[in-house]
Amino acid sequence: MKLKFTKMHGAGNDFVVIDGINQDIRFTPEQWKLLGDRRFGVGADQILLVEKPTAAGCDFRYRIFNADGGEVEQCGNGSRAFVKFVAEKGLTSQRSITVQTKAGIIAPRLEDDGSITVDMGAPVLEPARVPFDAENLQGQPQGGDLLWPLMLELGGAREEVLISVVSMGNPHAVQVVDDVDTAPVELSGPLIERHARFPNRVNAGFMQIVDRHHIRLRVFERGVGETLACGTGACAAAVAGIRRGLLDSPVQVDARGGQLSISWAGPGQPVFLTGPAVTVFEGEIEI
Ligand SMILES: N[C@H](CCC[C@H](N)C(=O)O)C(=O)O
Repeated sequence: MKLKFTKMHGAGNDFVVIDGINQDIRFTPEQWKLLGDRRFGVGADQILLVEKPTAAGCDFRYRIFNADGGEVEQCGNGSRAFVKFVAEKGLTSQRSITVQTKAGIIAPRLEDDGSITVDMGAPVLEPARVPFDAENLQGQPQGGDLLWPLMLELGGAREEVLISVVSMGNPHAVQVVDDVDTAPVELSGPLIERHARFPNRVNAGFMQIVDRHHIRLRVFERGVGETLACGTGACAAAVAGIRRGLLDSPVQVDARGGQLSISWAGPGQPVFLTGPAVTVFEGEIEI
């Protein structure tokens, strides 16, 4: 089929966005992977599919596919691109929409200054629901959070890292580092992503505390690798830092591709993600 798509990004986390309402989209994982391929396809971190909702009370359904072709539960930067896309395509006249995702309902809102704020829902903090297998591990209390020791095999040597585990609908393992520029993201990111204690794999966050309202963050994303920004990763890092008593809401998150802002009033409360969304170009591809 000749597929129409829009290339977008949110703080450098890039997407192929597809109108699945006016196009009949039934792709295999291999086709999703091809769309994300930076040499043989269009190239993106994730592919976002816009559909009619199947849940009552929602305006749209939002499906997310990583560059490896796997469908996932949530994408924070993608939710901002989503609301900009449906507005630009005339699929809605609303500036605030409710969107059905695999992880539940989110509510992105187009602000007057062009930025977008998304109610990402409440974080899930129980390890078993992240999911993280904490069996036979002794969590180390740090403020209101538990830090879990994760053993990594780094080039024959065994190294223990201390992580917080948070789900924003998708799983995150967040650690504090002294300097994100020298953090071993390329080396330990893949080891954490596929660690046996994460049955669904995990996004690995590396957070540098600048001050109580400001962090720098790099994320090795599940199914992609390091991205220039990760919206749910920024949510998870801010939640972990606030729970540990290291941060106070709101938190400015400096990612390599741009700035995000997170606010969270505490357990059981929704996390709000604010940031940019940019339309880069429109395209067509035979797939
Ligand atoms: N790689 C993530 C999905 C995209 C998350 C990220 N791009 C965001 O903005 O939240 C996962 O497998 O859970």
